[in-house]
Amino acid sequence: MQLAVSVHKQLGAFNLTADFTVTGQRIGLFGPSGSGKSTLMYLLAGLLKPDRGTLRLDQTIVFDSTNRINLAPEARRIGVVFQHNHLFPHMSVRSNLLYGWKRTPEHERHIDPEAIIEVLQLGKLLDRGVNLLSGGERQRVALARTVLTCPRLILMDEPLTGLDEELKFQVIFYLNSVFSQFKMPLLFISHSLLEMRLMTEQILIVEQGTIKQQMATEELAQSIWSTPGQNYVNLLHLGRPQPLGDLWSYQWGDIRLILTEYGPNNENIFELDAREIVLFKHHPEATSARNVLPCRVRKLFTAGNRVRVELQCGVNTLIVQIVPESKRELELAPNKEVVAVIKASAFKKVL
Ligand SMILES: Nc1ncnc2c1ncn2[C@@H]1O[C@H](COP(=O)(O)OP(=O)(O)OP(=O)(O)O)[C@@H](O)[C@H]1O
Repeated sequence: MQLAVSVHKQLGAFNLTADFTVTGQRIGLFGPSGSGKSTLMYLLAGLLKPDRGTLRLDQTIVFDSTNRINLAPEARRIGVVFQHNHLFPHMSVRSNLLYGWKRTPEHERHIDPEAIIEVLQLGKLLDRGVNLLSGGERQRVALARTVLTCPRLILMDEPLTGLDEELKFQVIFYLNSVFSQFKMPLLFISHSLLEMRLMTEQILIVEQGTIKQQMATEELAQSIWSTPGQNYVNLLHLGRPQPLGDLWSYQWGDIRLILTEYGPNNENIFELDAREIVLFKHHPEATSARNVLPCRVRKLFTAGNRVRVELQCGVNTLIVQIVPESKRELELAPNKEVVAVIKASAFKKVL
């Protein structure tokens, strides 16, 4: 998907001037409250009209003030999922799902309702009234309803806010299944860096009504580390585990990791706080920690009283955070071999 935006919009004292072109499947809009993220989304969806400029989605010009083009929201084929979705309260889940699908021109209907019902596990809910659904179920229905309109782009404005932590990750799991299975481009707004890392590949940073920067999501996660109070968290994608006594053994690239936690999926995502990894000069003779990984230092960064060490462990990258005294004692430098030691309980399952 390619989105080319060059628009201006004034709302009271607030001015939005967005000028960017982005190409990719999973894009995030990240920025402080009031910076203009939702405004930009409304302009794209056709729910708000720019004062001037152009908006292009792939080959389609959806807005061009000079040439008086302003496609109606339904003609843009851009789906929107909000934080609070307005499902039709008097209709069942099934009728809500099929509402948009029936109104989508037949030649555009490339998604089978049965397939999305299966991916989002909505089968058991189909005959239920939408008022009898939990928050997470409502979000899944709202997402399925939008996906069934077969849009060329889905906009999601903080769709997970208001859900408790467990539900939030459950919905992210479903979202990931939907977006990888149906290959639908996504523009995702959130205040949470973790949500961004789980949902997007690239990020547009919005500040005071302008797009300040465009970067890979992982690059943002790594750069934010130098901000006091922010710590880097490694996200490890691990496959289905094998039992190992009371523990679980996972393949991580060309390395095996031993964890206390079980991940039931074919792909599980675990968090590993960069501060929880201990570095040794040599392989320790004996240790209670279950993971002892030979690694090589790739890069070192110092910020105040913290040192971030980027390690190459087999084919994987691991970020470790230590204090400057440890860096000196270990005589850390690029290319130096080092041993990373991690307890089996240090990994926390996210998805
Ligand atoms: N109709 C309006 N009239 C005047 N000002 C408005 C209007 N709508 C939005 N604004 C202002 O525009 C600015 C940007 O709002 P917007 O909702 O786009 O920000 P946001 O980045 O999405 O914020 P949040 O993360 O809190 O949702 C805010 O200062 C807001 O108060």
